[in-house]
Amino acid sequence: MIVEYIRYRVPEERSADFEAAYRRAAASLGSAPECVDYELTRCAEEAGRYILRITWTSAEDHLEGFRNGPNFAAFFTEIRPYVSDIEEMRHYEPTGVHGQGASVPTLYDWAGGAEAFERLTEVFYGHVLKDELIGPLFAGMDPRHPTYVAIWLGEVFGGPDRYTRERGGYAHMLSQHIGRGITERQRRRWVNLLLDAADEVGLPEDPEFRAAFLGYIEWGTRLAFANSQPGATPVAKAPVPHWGWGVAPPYMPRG
Ligand code: HEM
Repeated sequence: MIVEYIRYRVPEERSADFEAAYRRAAASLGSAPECVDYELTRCAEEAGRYILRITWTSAEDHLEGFRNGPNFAAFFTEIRPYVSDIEEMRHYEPTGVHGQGASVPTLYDWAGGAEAFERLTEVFYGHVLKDELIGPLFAGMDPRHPTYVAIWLGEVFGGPDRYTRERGGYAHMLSQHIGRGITERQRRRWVNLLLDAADEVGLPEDPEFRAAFLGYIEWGTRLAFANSQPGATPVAKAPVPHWGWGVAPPYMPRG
């Protein structure tokens, strides 16, 4: 992935036309498979300054794929009158320094933090141990297993990285599932009992939280299922995954 920045300085009397042209040109970017995303921003301090950011799948995809492809002609027709207003047009590579601020709460905080996940896994494994289908899989489990899974879930949902620091991270979690031959019925029972426990301990019931929570649980259990099959060759090393709100961010009334 590569990020192209184009800095414009457009005389004030042409800036409304400039923005309108880019609104039309955006359709070509939206149809281009080489384009990941784009945004045109206007300087708040000095009228007429703009920065267009376009993330491309690669510089080559931009320069060869997009420029020689079917979307370029319509794009260029719109923006051609502003080419002479460009001050800088370059590709920038990601440095790895990126992240999010705290304006949106994590799923971990929204759920109620460490205690909420502790309560969840305590009640959940209480049910699991009594279950005829999956209880036997956990008959010999470490008594601290519910706590370990709670700190795993906490880290996944944006809480402290305790599973990584204290329990061996992804590699250890993976090693616990390998070779277990989990069946689809067992996987689904695990999901059902966890959702029952979520209701019982009063995890937030808002649609946004539950959609994100269940999204991870579906993903995670399907991976656990796949990784547990005979002959599976899962990725051996990876960070603990981080799960966010996805397409439905938390509902927060303003005011
Ligand atoms: C999102 C899905 C899942 C998550 C987050 C998860 C999490 C974990 C974690 C963190 C461990 C290691 C605990 C430790 O540090 O010792 C573990 C172990 C284990 N998991 Fe899962 N798991 C998932 C799905 C499943 C499913 C679907 C099954 C089977 C139906 C399963 C069966 C087991 C078993 C049997 C162990 C070993 C327990 C022991 O003997 O201590 N897991 N799981």
